[in-house]
Amino acid sequence: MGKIFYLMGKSSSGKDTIFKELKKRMTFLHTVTIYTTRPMRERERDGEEYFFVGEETLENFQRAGRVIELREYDTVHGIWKYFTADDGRIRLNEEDYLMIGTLESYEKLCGYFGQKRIVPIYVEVEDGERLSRALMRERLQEEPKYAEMCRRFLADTIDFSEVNLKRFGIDRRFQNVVLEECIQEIMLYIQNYL
Ligand SMILES: Nc1ncnc2c1ncn2[C@@H]1O[C@H](COP(=O)(O)OP(=O)(O)OP(=O)(O)O)[C@@H](O)[C@H]1O
Repeated sequence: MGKIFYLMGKSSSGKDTIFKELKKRMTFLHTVTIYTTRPMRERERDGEEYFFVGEETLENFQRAGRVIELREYDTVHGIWKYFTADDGRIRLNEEDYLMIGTLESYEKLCGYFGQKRIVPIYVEVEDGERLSRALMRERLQEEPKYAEMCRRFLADTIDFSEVNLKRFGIDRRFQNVVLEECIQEIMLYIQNYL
């Protein structure tokens, strides 16, 4: 029976960096491409970043009860939806997966596949250090969005509150102080499951 190793953490905790490294190093872990109804951008390729679909595809998945989790964003271009679908590509009986997401989507996955199949990997960084990494990252952007950075920092405090972490049974934490050490620790943890 396969597992889904589900990476989570507050903004700038290093999830994305760790996800990319784990993908490179643990090539037996499969990933899941999620769907979006937003239009494809230049240089994007269908099935790479996302599967780009229309509302009717989403509705078909919904009718079949195959939408695992769905988020909607009210943008200046209209409502864009992002969702994970049980489209036949997730073969948990045969394979193990690595995914990245929010606490909310983790809960949805547990509801759909059963909690035993989903292994949370919660990455943590001391708040001051995390804010400093966020600021450094933002400064490198062509158009830094500091207000949005602050909004996310504050929103995460609520989303990943101790109460919520406890509610979802997340007790194991991986401190991302020295990146390589953190990656090694997570790899060992995953290997022990397999
Ligand atoms: N151990 C580390 N030490 C120093 N910098 C780090 C470390 N881990 C990651 N970083 C840097 O911190 C920044 C945030 O990392 P990353 O983008 O992976 O975080 P994230 O959790 O995916 O953030 P978000 O959810 O906001 O996209 C990046 O600039 C990354 O290079």
